[in-house]
Amino acid sequence: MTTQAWNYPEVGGDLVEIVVSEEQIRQRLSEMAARIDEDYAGEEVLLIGVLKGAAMVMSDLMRHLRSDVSMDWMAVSSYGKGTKSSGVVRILKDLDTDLTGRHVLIVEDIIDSGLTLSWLIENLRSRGPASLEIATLLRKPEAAKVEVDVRYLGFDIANEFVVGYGLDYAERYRQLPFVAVLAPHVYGG
Ligand SMILES: O=P(O)(O)OC[C@H]1O[C@H](OP(=O)(O)OP(=O)(O)O)[C@H](O)[C@@H]1O
Ligand code: HPA
Ligand SMILES: [Mg+2]
Repeated sequence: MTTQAWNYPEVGGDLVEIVVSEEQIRQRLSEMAARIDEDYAGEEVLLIGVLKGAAMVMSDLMRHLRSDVSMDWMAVSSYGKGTKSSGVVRILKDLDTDLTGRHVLIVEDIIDSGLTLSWLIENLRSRGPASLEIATLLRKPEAAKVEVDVRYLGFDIANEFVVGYGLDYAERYRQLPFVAVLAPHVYGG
């Protein structure tokens, strides 16, 4: 068995620095949840998580919510094993739920180029929801190739490849409880 070189909290090795801490994430998600509860008061909300990255955001955000929510998942992939979006979004798993007349809130970990979400918004809009909004923990404004209208935003971050709290590089690092910049030597950058 190999030893992991990224033994946190002493960030080093594969990780350059922590950009959003565990405590910052907790605090911000509870603020976002309070706003969601306010905005959807008296309504049923369908949360749609985008696998796999949004798994942690979904589970931590939804346990703060007091609204009447249900949950479904879609798996799409555009990054594969790299650090750049391929620009081609593929559905790997579709929803189990009919969106007609539903109040839908997409839950994402990150908006980077915006290509995944702009594609997803078009796709879901065509299914006839009563409303369609986005909640994302992270956004990289400098990386935007298309503008995406975000209703609930956690943090704007710099244009660096990050991992942790659901975000991966080649499927690794998702379990970190914080978001950190990945050292370029890991991906040959
Ligand atoms: O704004 P964009 O440039 O499109 O990037 C954002 C998307 O990329 C990542 O997913 P990925 O394709 O890596 O799949 P994963 O969630 O399974 O890691 C991330 O979770 C977002 O869904
Ligand atoms: O910075 C990132 N890290 C991991 N996955 C991602 N998908 C889009 N941007 C990123
Ligand atoms: Mg990924």
